[in-house]
Amino acid sequence: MPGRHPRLASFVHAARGLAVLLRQPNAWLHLVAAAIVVALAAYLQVSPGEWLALILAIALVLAAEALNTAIEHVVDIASPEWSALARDAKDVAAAGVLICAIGALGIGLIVFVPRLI
Ligand SMILES: Nc1ncnc2c1ncn2[C@@H]1O[C@H](COP(=O)(O)OP(=O)(O)OP(=O)(O)O)[C@@H](O)[C@H]1O
Repeated sequence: MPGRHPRLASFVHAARGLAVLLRQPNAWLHLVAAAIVVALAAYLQVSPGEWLALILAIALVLAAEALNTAIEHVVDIASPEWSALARDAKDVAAAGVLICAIGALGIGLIVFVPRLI
């Protein structure tokens, strides 16, 4: 970007990427889930270690969703026609989000279930 400091430009591009990500319905689903987790953790006054685990889980899922979205876009550019490799690339990227979401669910259960029963 001409006339702009390269470091600042990187942040501006990343912020635009965030806006693109927020156009994905799945990203909103993850954000709503994250907001519920943060509200519940604050209400239940979880420990600093538990906050650490919850924040890492939330960041991991959102980052996985961002990479999944980027891979979908790249695959659509590289292979607009049907291709077994394109299908595998998208499905494996989606599996990455699923793995992170299952891990986050496990963390949520470990932190919250003992407090709620
Ligand atoms: N070019 C392609 N060739 C073969 N299969 C494809 C191709 N594009 C998509 N698919 C298959 O269709 C599925 C859905 O693809 P699509 O591009 O609609 O992403 P999506 O899963 O709907 O993305 P999201 O729901 O996260 O926005 C993929 O997971 C893949 O299995």
